[in-house]
Amino acid sequence: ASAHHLWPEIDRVTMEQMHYARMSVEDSGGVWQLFAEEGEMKMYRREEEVGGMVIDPLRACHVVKGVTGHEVCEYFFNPQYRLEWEATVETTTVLEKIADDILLFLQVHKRIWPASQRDAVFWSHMRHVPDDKDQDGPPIWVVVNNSVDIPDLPANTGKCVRLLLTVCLMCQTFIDPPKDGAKVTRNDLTCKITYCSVVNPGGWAPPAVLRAVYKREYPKFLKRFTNYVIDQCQDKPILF
Ligand SMILES: CCCCCc1ccc(-c2ccc(S(=O)(=O)CCO)cc2)cc1[C@H]1C[C@H]1c1ccccn1
Repeated sequence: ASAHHLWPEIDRVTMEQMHYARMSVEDSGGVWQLFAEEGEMKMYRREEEVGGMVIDPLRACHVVKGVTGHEVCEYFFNPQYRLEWEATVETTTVLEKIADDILLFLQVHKRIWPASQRDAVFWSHMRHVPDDKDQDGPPIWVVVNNSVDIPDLPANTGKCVRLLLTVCLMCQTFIDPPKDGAKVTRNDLTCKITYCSVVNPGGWAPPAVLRAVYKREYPKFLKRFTNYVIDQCQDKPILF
């Protein structure tokens, strides 16, 4: 992957997003506005506009029992599962396999009335790093999706408005050691998920419409995805 012309950007943005996601876990106060809460899932946003367009950064924290961060990131990254949990995606295409853990996607999203349909071109990178808070514990797994301009697919030529996104799904895994050295089972697993996203909708959309869509779609999206992973993993061996 290091030979690919996008590698320097992919490496830099991935580390930046991981740092941002980890910092945001701490700063639960201040600027973030809690806008949705369902059980263990808490969703925050900041109201920001660029050029009159809503690009509210979003941060979600969720705690899921019975899966590892590796499993959550695998089901998020791997295109073969995408349409099973992504309800707002019409088509997803891998344009290039940059490496085993780096894919270039073209994604066409379902039209959300009254706005025009969106598409997105982004690289997706899955990576794990040691958890510096628990060196000999499970590593932190992360998937970063980041929009990229590719000449072969110029924006806004077809029916879709090209949206820009930067997304980071970061997962920390906690294992409650079972009594007297018994085998670790899924009941001993807890996965702490931090999902950060900034979506620039591309063309103009009424701020009130966008914020209503975000408020409705993001909680649904994260709940559906995490329930899908729990369901897929429950009768499979644990992937640490
Ligand atoms: C007028 C609406 C314009 C923007 C609509 C839109 C498009 C894509 C996305 C989006 C794009 C990527 C990701 S992901 O996490 O990288 C996974 C890969 O699919 C996630 C969400 C978001 C939204 C915003 C609605 C909001 C919304 C939120 C969760 C689901 C659907 N829609």
